[in-house]
Amino acid sequence: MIEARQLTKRYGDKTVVDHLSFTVKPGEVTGFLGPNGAGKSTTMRMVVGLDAADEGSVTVNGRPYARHEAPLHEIGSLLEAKSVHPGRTAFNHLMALAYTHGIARSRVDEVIELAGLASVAGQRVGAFSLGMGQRLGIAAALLGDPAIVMLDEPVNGLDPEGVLWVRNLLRQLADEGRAVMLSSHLMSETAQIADHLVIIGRGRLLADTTVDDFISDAGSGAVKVATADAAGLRPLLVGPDVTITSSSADELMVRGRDAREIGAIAARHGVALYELTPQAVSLEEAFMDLTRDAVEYHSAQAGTTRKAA
Ligand SMILES: Nc1ncnc2c1ncn2[C@@H]1O[C@H](COP(=O)(O)OP(=O)(O)OP(=O)(O)O)[C@@H](O)[C@H]1O
Repeated sequence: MIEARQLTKRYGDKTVVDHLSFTVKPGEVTGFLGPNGAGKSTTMRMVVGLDAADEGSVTVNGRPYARHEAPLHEIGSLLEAKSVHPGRTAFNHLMALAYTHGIARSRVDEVIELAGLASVAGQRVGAFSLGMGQRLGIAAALLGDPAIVMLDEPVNGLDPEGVLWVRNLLRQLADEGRAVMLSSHLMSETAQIADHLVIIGRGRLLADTTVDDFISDAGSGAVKVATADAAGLRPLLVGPDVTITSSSADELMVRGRDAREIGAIAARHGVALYELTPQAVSLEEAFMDLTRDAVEYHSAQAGTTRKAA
């Protein structure tokens, strides 16, 4: 378990992590989301003691990281995939880490196999592609068979097969009862992997929710209805807090009634429906809505890609 309480980091007069509290629980994949510069990497660096907090605290299995005698067995992390000695082979890099914790060579072989690196284990890491570097970083994170796995942008640079591999691996690790935390700035990708979401912007907590709740809240609440008798159906659907718009003679967009209600009303009055479709807002749009005010680095088009709900 990772527990952050009022965690705060300042660089000069800029507060990059601002009284952030969240918990990463065993048996779950927690997606840690935020736009560029939101403070995700800084938070993760504080979890493993690479940056010191200015206020608040973060514990790993109940203690600050530095208080663990064999931290690789508590938490495995992938922070900077390229922070590896380029002259070392993948095997030697993992062996060097293994020596620090008395981990057996057989475990090194195991994680090399698990990460799909067997054919390149003897190659120098300096020649690795970004995707191979990510795989090596994940192998290193798993070396100590830790109860917590924390990965910063693990699918960055991976091909589709690699993305699927990470997705399945993280699911498996969580199903084994481990606490898994991964950061990303891609909502839709994270929603496919995670159970829980911690969303931040400008270092502050914006949402702490389940993926299921985030998805259902992202629904626009409108239902598209296609029928041959739009003019006849329209007055039947009217009610308090119901708004109905129409873009063509046989189509209605209804807000304030769900699809089931609309279907039942139409059936009661013998109106045939061709289509009854709840309208979803894309997850990426819902994420952009949530983080819009907290985005530090706007692109020229930011804010213009949102479809009318
Ligand atoms: N060592 C440092 N000195 C000064 N400012 C820093 C330092 N490290 C990070 N920052 C600033 O802190 C803020 C948060 O950075 P951080 O890398 O944690 O964000 P992030 O959410 O991981 O972003 P990204 O998705 O782009 O990786 C940024 O504004 C960054 O410029």
